[in-house]
Amino acid sequence: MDTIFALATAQGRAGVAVIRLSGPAAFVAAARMMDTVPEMRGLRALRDGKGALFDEALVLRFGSGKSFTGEDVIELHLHGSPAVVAAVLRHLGDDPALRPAEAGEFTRRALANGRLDLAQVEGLADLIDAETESQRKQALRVFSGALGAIADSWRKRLIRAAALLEATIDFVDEDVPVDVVPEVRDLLQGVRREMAREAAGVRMAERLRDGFEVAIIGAPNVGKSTLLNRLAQRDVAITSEIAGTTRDVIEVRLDLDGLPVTLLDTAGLRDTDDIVESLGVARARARAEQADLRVHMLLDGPVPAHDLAAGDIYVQAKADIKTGDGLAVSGLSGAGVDALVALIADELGRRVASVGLAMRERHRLALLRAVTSLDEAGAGLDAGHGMLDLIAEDLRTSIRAVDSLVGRVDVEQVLDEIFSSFCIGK
Ligand SMILES: Nc1nc2c(c(=O)[nH]1)N(C=O)[C@@H](CNc1ccc(C(=O)N[C@@H](CCC(=O)O)C(=O)O)cc1)CN2
Ligand SMILES: Nc1nc2c(ncn2[C@@H]2O[C@H](COP(=O)(O)OP(=O)(O)OP(=O)(O)O)[C@@H](O)[C@H]2O)c(=O)[nH]1
Ligand SMILES: [Mg+2]
Repeated sequence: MDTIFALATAQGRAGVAVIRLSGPAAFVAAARMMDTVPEMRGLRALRDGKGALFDEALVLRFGSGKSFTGEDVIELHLHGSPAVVAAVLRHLGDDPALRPAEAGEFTRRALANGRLDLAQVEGLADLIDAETESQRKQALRVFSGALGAIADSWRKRLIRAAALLEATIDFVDEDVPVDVVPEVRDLLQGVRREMAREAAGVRMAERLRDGFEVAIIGAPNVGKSTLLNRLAQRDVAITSEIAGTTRDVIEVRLDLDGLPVTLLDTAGLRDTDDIVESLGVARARARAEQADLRVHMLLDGPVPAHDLAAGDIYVQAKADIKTGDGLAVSGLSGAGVDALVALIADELGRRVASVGLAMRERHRLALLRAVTSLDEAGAGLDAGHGMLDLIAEDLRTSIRAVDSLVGRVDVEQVLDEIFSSFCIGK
């Protein structure tokens, strides 16, 4: 096994920077920089082969089986100077016993050594990417092993169902001691219901991970860009009294009450002979249609009731100079903006509530495979043809799909995809 090293903290100037080494040669490689194998924790002078000082570092040693990776690990907590980090990394790179880590390689070793299961690895990736509270909380649930726990429960119940059937098979042509079918049916239905609920939550879980899109749309000049700037609390979009100012879709990422939101400002919707503007209008319509929510800004005329199920919110624009019914908003004065934010956060929060523990398309596909096999097993039970061995085989197929959720089977093929999104040093 190679011994790998990488900067574990972000690039650039910082208070402290951590370089991590993991693998069988970690201790001796560290010892070469400080003359002795380091103790568990100590402040040490790090030197090159000629005795020139790199830095005074806090050095931590973790024995194998007692580290993040499950291997021997050394952490060098350096002064966070780009020059110090570069000098130490160059020195480590010159050590033939070491090589730089690939993206996600530390975590990959943690997985290989059973320190984490596959779902936890995905949760860890989401945790590192989390930018808002809702993302952090959700990622932490998965990282803590909650998906593995529910998969365990499904596996146990399906194994029990299969065992009941197998026991019956052994009694073929004899008196079956009890009719196991009702219990098997109960087990399958319960598991199926939970799996289907998890699978149904994946679409929303992906929105929670990647961010919700909220599009501001309406006629030219109603104040869309002014509202965007107010919500972003900075001057992102050009505003002017000329109708048709915004052409491209302008995106701003926001933390809206802990929810990740990409706000879209769009070209004012109208028929126009201006070719560039009409291209902008087409883009506006297309992006708004795809968005999770649309804030329709209306200047004159009736303001319809919100249709939250369809994702449509309607507001009276320029509420400082215009009156109308419905939610009155002014990007210029700020009136009604808090109420609009609350409405958006409320609706998105309601949607997030449907998110379970399955977070990815990979999970959804595994769950669908598992559910399909359960349905086949259920159909076999309904048919009552007594081909219990076929039904038991369906259950085993379902169990294999459950196992693939946490990486007990089919690991290799998903690993590269998962780890390619990790940063070096994780
Ligand atoms: N400095 C540092 N902080 C970090 C990490 C790290 O690798 N280094 N982590 C990286 O993601 C997270 C913590 N993950 C870790 C998980 C297990 C062990 C570990 O060595 N566990 C031993 C007990 C060690 C002890 O108590 O002294 C064990 O489980 O036996 C260390 C870090 C967050 N903070
Ligand atoms: N009184 C008042 N004026 C506003 C308000 N919002 C925007 N305006 C003014 O209305 C004009 C148009 O504002 P924009 O934000 O550029 O409008 P828009 O909807 O983005 O326009 P297009 O990009 O052309 O579609 C500017 O002169 C703004 O200062 C508002 O709430 N009240
Ligand atoms: Mg605009």
